[in-house]
Amino acid sequence: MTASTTSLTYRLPQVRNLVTALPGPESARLAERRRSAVAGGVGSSVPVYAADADGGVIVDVDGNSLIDLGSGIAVTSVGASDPRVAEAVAAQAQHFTHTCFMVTPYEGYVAVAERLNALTPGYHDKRTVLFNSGAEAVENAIKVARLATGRDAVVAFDHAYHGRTNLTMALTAKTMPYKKNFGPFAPEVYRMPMSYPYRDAAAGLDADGKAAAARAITQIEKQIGSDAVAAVIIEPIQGEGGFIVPAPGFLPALAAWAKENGVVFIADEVQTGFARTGAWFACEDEGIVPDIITMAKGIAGGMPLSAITGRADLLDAVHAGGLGGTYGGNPVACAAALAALDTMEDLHLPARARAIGESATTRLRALADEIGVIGDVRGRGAMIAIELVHPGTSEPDADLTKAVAAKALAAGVVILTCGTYGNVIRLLPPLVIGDALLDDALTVLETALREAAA
Ligand SMILES: Cc1ncc(COP(=O)(O)O)c(CNCCCC(=O)O)c1O
Repeated sequence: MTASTTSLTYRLPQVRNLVTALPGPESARLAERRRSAVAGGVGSSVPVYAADADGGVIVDVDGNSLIDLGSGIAVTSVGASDPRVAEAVAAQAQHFTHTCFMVTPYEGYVAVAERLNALTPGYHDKRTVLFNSGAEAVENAIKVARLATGRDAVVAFDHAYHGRTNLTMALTAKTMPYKKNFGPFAPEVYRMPMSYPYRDAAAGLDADGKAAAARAITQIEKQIGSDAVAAVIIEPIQGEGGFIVPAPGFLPALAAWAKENGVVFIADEVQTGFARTGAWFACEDEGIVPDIITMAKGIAGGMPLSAITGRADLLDAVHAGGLGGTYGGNPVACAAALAALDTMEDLHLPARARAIGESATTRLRALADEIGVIGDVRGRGAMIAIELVHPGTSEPDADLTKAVAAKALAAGVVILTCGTYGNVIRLLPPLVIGDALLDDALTVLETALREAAA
């Protein structure tokens, strides 16, 4: 454990404590109201309604205190009510909540851009643009790449996830639930084979990173032509697709090829960014310096903010007014981001993420030796995955995965799943979670895995 969490204080008791069955009566009443108010297409993986949250816990409307291993999908790394963030939000809102940076600009936006230019990989001249969602950041990164190169084609990868807008759906691999019946999708998007070491090995493919990159590059050159490619976009660790960590060498080989061929290398760090993987950005692990990096989720302590930061020559190639949007870089979200970044720095959260990861993977790998349903334990920092399979095979077991998450929830631990095959348990705890609470949550997870596998 890093010293930082021993000095952490919390507003809510950091305990797992169930006082009703889940969902409790108040959540049930809210679910009833929701049915006649909210479109059925919006899903929720947990049937309880939040009333409060702090550190590593979510308290629901019936008073149940649950351990949060999801961070609202990798967002609340500093917790869902970090006092510094809450104070910054309140202070900003008392002055102005919005003027539109494209109309009357304000310092907060510039200050966030300066922080991101300094924090992101590479010491080159950079520029930043702020938006609201990860998909919006991805859309604009592609816009910049196409304008700056004069090329149309964009390369994405198997198992990729980049968002739910039309272009980002085209970039996203999995059809259900993200794409089915929402087409037609944007043209000039091409999908290439990913480095997925666990499944590559199971399929008898060379799981070596350089070999996997060579497979993808050959396919790009034969099917598209390198001179037609505006950008390659990739998540350094794929998130929704299953927390897929490409084999060492894969990303550097792709980045080198992109550089040699005038292709913009876009690292989509919406889920991996801001200390989540044990470094400020996942690209750092293999020394990748992306031409453009997309960011969101952990950036602002839960407030909606996203960003693209990239080479100044690329971003400044865009004509005045070519980038923007009404709410992009909202001042309250910018104030939250500056506070959240201060908290991440002061609490040394990249180091904390590494400590969380070491603790979790050690325990889960030991369990994998004990029960035959764990095909792979992988990830980096506090972005950990358990891929569940039928014993003695690499056949995905999505039903078992659902059962484990349900058992964990029934015991008071919120766990998310993911994966192209729906067979990945993913751990994304708040980076401010204390060791005792994390230990309790892992014990619940281990019990759920043993019971479900029995
Ligand atoms: C790498 C990567 N790029 C882009 C995005 C999109 O970010 P938005 O803020 O959800 O638009 C994500 C969002 N991932 C969670 C999506 C959850 C869901 O919608 O079911 C991501 O992980």
